[in-house]
Amino acid sequence: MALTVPCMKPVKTFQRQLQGFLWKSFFCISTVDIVKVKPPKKIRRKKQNMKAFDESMSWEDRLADAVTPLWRLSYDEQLHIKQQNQENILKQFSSKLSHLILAQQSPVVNDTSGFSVLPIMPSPVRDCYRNKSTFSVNKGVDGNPKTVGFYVGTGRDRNIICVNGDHLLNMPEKHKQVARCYQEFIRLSPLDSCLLFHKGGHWREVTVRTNAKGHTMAIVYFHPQTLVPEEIAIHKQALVDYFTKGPGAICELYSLFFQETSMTRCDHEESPYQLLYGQAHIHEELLSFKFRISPDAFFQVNTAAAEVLFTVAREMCFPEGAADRVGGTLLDVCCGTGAIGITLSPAVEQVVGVELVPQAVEDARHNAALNGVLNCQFLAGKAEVILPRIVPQLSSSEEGSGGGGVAALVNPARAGLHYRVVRALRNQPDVRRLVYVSCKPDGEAMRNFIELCCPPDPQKKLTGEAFTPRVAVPIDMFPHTQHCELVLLFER
Ligand SMILES: C[S@@+](CC[C@H](N)C(=O)[O-])C[C@H]1O[C@@H](n2cnc3c(N)ncnc32)[C@H](O)[C@@H]1O
Repeated sequence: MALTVPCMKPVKTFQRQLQGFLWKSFFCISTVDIVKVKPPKKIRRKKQNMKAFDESMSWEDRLADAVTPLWRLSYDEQLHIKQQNQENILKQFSSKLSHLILAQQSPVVNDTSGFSVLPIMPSPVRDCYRNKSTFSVNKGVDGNPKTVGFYVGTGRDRNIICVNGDHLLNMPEKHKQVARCYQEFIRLSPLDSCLLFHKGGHWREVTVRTNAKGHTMAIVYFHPQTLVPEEIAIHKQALVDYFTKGPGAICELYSLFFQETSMTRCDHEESPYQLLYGQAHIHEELLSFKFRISPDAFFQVNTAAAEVLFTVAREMCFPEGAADRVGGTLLDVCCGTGAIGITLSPAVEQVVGVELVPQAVEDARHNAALNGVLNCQFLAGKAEVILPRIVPQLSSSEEGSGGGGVAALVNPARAGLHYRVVRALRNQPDVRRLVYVSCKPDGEAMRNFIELCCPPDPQKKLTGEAFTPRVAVPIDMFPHTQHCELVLLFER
């Protein structure tokens, strides 16, 4: 199969293209071996020239190499590298699985010899695509401990330098502007920045979220140390004044949140996101659906590429014809604000979403109502607790399922799915199709792929029929970085 990189196409054209690909791969070339492609000489040379840490380089270039390591390459070259990386990862998966099947001398013959890896889908937007950025606070190149930016070096090597990200290609100007203003504000503040929690200081990271309309949400993280609420209130007011009446007013913030926390990261329940100014949410539009986003909720970081991702996911969940209603149940595992489940809801009888972060679940429920979608329910909690309880009760014949079977779409964080989630899905015979969306398929997700496809193992209570990988589509969600999303279809 030719692995040419397609050029950027509008979503509709892409849909037709993908449908063609998927039909071909299901019915004509479903056992094509993964093709190993050698990058052109030019790319190999450039890769060798990219040094990890070079004293002669400017701090800006060092940061760009750390955060956006492919920035020196053309976009076609970037796509080529990512395609190759994904193919190598899938080759490892294929080979691990084949070894396991051979080692266990499994009588079950599972066709894992190869499956189609389709050409990577480019991001419709290449630069300034991030809708969310988190800027750290630490010592800058000049030693100023109130520098807002991104890290060069590591804590382990004790050589962290914070460099501002004004030149980074993936960052929109609005994010950079808020970071610059926040730096000015903390430099004016009598409070210290917090570099190491146990050494004191208060001002920590700032997260900036924007939507297509240009609405901007800033979330400032603050270590309270030993300050009492009345003291903290003075600094919160100074922050509001700076961003509403002071020099920071140029950012035109739509909302300003503040979280007091002595933990690296904590959710709204552990320490509330305090709305200091403006609106409590921003809204984003995706495939003609509207989504409310809370400060604590996950949303795909590149909205235009998320449309591509969700379109591919839809085609994979319902290859019979995504435009038609196919009935049945769609499980949206790790659903965030419900974005995938809601966009796919017209095709099914019901969507059941499961999500850990309570604010995201509230958003998901609100978003279903906002879009007049009545067939989605969203459950709050750990998927590993909820799914073993609900999945055995779902079946094609269940009342309300519409007889269309059960499809699962899983999109976990980097930690992958808990073993109990995989076991619940695998041991429910009515789950015939599973679409796995991963931003790190070479990590924990690989363990999940193996657990889904290995021969039945009564010791591990994996008794259900094994899944077979059918087709994989890489989608470039993060231009200029090494990362991309991988959508993998498993069937049985
Ligand atoms: C990569 S995001 C995907 C979100 C969503 N599918 C989307 O496209 O917007 C992963 C989500 O998994 C959630 N999550 C992490 N661990 C979880 C767990 N144990 N159970 C359920 N959800 C979890 C995170 O809060 C996050 O919202």
